Amino acid sequence: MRAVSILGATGSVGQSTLDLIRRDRDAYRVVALTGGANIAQLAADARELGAGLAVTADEDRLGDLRDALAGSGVEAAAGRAALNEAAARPADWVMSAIVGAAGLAPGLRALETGATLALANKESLVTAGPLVMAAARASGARILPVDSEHSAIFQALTGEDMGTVTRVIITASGGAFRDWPAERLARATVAEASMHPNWDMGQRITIDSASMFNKALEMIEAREFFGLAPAQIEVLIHPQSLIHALVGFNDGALMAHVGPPDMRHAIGYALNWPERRALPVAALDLAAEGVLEFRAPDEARAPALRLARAVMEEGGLAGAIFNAAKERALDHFIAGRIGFVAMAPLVEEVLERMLAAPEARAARGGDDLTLDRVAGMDHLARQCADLVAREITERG
Ligand SMILES: NC(=O)C1=CN([C@@H]2O[C@H](COP(=O)(O)OP(=O)(O)OC[C@H]3O[C@@H](n4cnc5c(N)ncnc54)[C@H](OP(=O)(O)O)[C@@H]3O)[C@@H](O)[C@H]2O)C=CC1
Ligand SMILES: CC(=O)[C@@H](O)[C@H](O)COP(=O)(O)O
Ligand SMILES: [Mn+2]
Repeated sequence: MRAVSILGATGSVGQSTLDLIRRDRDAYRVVALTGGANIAQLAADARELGAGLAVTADEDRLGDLRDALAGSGVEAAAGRAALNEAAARPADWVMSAIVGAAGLAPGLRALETGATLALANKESLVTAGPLVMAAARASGARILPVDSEHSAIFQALTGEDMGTVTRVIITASGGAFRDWPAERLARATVAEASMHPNWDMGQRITIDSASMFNKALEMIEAREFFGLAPAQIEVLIHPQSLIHALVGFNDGALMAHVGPPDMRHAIGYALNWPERRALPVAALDLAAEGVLEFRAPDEARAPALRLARAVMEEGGLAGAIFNAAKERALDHFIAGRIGFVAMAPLVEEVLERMLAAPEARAARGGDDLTLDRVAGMDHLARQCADLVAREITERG
């Protein structure tokens, strides 16, 4: 029986992970489940699966969680330290599916124990890639990518020599506004940005898909996970989201990973690795699909891609600044304080201001990244982003 923990269990990836675990219930012992505001879901899943521990990130909700778990035998806890403690409980396999930079510290704790980390939380590699990879090396833990494109690259690379890889192509659906004229984007609403054409995901990543910030994060994630040079990473618009990534080799071959837009494939691959087992995903009917389309991204409409390249060239703490500014820009958009097209200029302005700071420049190489330095820079970048958002609002 494998001992598993799911960080971010109440979210989209977390629920898909639990769906797979339920289908093979006797094969798993659930060590810990974590969530945030959704106490009813967290408690129901923890009861049903007999979890040892359930943790909410929100300390104010501990009473509700305790009430919901009364008599179940499931331990209840709350807050950041409790999340880290849950992640550090001995387990064979830990799903990292908290959204945002909040997922970094718990993921590192899990890696320190030597557990296999199934990594959906792309922000961990964007904010602190060298630190995360070093933590895995130090304990001998394995990281398995769960982001669909990175799972696709990982699968295409199986048995291949990295020295023969010339390029990696990450596909992008183009998001909710793929077919909108550029001039309409300034009036895009939160509700419109929250509709993904192909994937059913949490609201934040869905809006990031519309702004192409999701793809920007994924470029950095690919660089950190696979050790690629920035120039080897390409983005290709593919509206059907059936090819998730392609890997190019020195003999001209391109290996494409094709599959339905269902995260249970990538999650299940990481759960069963190194084996392949049957998964409850639909078989693709390519004849019925008929046509797979591809086109180059319009970089004028997607400044996030240019910013990602600048962040990769900069290295060090630039990823932490970029991610923090993006997270706050998204908060401000969702709250209606800034428009959709103001997010990228806000992030660019924060990068410019913060990269001029000596603390950011000092960590350029990435070798001396620590969790404290990343957290400190994240905090400053969020403050800077709030200031820039106020300036944007005042300008009107
Ligand atoms: N959804 C998808 O298909 C994919 C997602 N990813 C990545 O996986 C991660 C999760 O995405 P997704 O499942 O869509 O996100 P969701 O918003 O659906 O779920 C996020 C999870 O994190 C919890 N959470 C939110 N804020 C905090 C916090 N500050 N501290 C601790 N826990 C918190 C939520 O709790 P609660 O809901 O109870 O408040 C929930 O359990 C992201 O990094 C995303 O980029 C990558 C590829 C595909
Ligand atoms: C499922 C997954 O991995 C998402 O990151 C997805 O790729 C988002 O779609 P976009 O291609 O629209 O960003
Ligand atoms: Mn993805």
